[in-house]
Amino acid sequence: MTTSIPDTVALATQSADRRRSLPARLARNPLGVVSLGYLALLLLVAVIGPFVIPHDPNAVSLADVFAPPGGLYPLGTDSAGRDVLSRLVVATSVSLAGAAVTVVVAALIGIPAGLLAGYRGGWFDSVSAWLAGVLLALPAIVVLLAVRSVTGPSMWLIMAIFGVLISPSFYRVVYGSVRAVREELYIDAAMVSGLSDARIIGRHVLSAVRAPAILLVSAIFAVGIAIQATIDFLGLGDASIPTWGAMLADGYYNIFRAPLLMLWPSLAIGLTCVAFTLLGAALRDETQHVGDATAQKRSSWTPPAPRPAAPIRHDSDSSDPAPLLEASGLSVAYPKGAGWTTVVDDVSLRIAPGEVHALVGESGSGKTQTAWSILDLLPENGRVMAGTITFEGEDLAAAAGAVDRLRGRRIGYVPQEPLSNLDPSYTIGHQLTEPLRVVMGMRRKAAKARALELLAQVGIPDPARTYRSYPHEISGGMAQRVLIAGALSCEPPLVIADEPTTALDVTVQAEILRLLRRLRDETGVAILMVTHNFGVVADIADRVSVMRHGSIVETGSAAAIFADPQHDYTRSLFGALLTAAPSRGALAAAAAAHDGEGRSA
Ligand SMILES: Nc1ncnc2c1ncn2[C@@H]1O[C@H](COP(=O)(O)OP(=O)(O)OP(=O)(O)O)[C@@H](O)[C@H]1O
Repeated sequence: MTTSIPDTVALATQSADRRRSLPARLARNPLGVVSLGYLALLLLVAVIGPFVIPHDPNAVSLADVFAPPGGLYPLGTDSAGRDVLSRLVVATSVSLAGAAVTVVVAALIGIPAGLLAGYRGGWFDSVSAWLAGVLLALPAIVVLLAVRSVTGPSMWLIMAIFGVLISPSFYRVVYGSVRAVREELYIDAAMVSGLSDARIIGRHVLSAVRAPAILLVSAIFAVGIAIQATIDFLGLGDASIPTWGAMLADGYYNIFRAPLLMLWPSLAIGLTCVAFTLLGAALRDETQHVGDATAQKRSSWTPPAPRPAAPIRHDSDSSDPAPLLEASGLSVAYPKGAGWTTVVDDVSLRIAPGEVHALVGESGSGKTQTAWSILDLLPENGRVMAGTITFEGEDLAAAAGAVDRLRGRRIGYVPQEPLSNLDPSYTIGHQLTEPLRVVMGMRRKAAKARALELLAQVGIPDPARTYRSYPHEISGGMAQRVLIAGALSCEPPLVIADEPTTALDVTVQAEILRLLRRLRDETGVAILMVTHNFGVVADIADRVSVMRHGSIVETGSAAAIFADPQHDYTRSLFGALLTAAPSRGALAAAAAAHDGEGRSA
């Protein structure tokens, strides 16, 4: 369902923006103009300067020691009578070239390694991640001092080794970008279509890596200049080459006799580092600019046309007592091109206290998006475009942060994949007690007692042992029980369970459904159950809403919908249930058999 309003003016402006090259966009950015202007001037000085300088930068003249600025020496002379201007110009070339060596070495190592590790994974990923960690852990300046003592004062070698030490920065940035883009379906599609790895990397992956890599180049240039200046300032550089760091040291030692000697190299180092940093900021702004412009120029959302027919209702719920949760006319959309794709369209739901309401539909019908919009957990680019959500009479849209306040306190959430929703580094006990202590303000001992009580309540046979266990030590079914315990820990009136049995085998599914039913009966919690399985609906739901293509097509009590499904789609889901899914009887039988085994074990 795509909502896309042609707005030729907006689209024309947007594509013009996109067509403009990065340098052209930088030329329109004030930070970009200032920093690029300065750096262009510096480059000019570095390239042409050494050929037009008035003096030999290393020519010592004892007669002219500490000569003031003016005459033959526009910026004066240093402690050995050498011309400061000539040295400053040559030092500019040396400093830029030294930093360039660092950037090139770091990029040559870090970018291919990040590309390969991110794209292929496997042993290369493990080894390179380990190496990157080791390099980052080494204190760069100490290593460089050690290298200097072994190899002598070779500025180029030291800057190259610094490039190796800083290459993990490129590696990590590129690796992260590649991993993100590697998950995209279009990469899978390119692979399936038979494109070679080199072609996929060249065509799809490099474009994602370009912007962060360019940003890093300017940052590493600045760091390279600072490191080089530090080494020369400490007197560890090559004394035969004029550098900003060596000039700074000379000025520092003679600060009382000729204070101006410090000024020129300080200005050069400071301004150059600032210019590279500002250029990085401008590049960041401009590489994001296209996205921002797209967002600004995107046409406003309008409901998709034609809108689906109103859902078939089996009973009127307007006469029900005050609902616990009421969503009305909810629509969710994602940006797509210049418009929006609507994934939830005009959905209305009412959930009474203590009711199990199943939201059922095939994959991609919008169930999870509906649940996430209620929980305010939509991904960053997803937006609730229309509708209201009221919980316990409070309009959640009206009060900023209302859902944040309710989530985990008044609304519990049971996610789809139990094991991947538990942190492998912490025990189950820690993960259960932390929210009790932080959110509910319980003391450590009380939180532990409550966690053990919850584990017993969700049917875990040895709560104390599970409490001490790490997630890898428990089964998927146990993990799901733990997550249900977590969702119930604050005694919420509503739990939203997103396919809580999908990742589990049939026997465990039946146990979890029985557990949810029992908990509902014992605690009176209402459950919004997101599922694609009508077997689950038959097993647990009081009311059902059938979703298709983002809309609810049929809604009513489970009994009425099972007795008399009206919509063709509902009937087809029943058909699938009868041919594919295990029946409630089968689930119950499997559970009973499992219980029997458990008892006899
Ligand atoms: N981040 C996103 N950007 C754009 N579209 C999205 C995004 N996330 C989900 N969608 C789209 O929203 C639609 C509904 O997805 P949703 O996850 O709600 O389906 P579902 O009914 O819960 O199915 P499943 O059980 O497979 O998760 C799908 O067409 C999906 O492609």
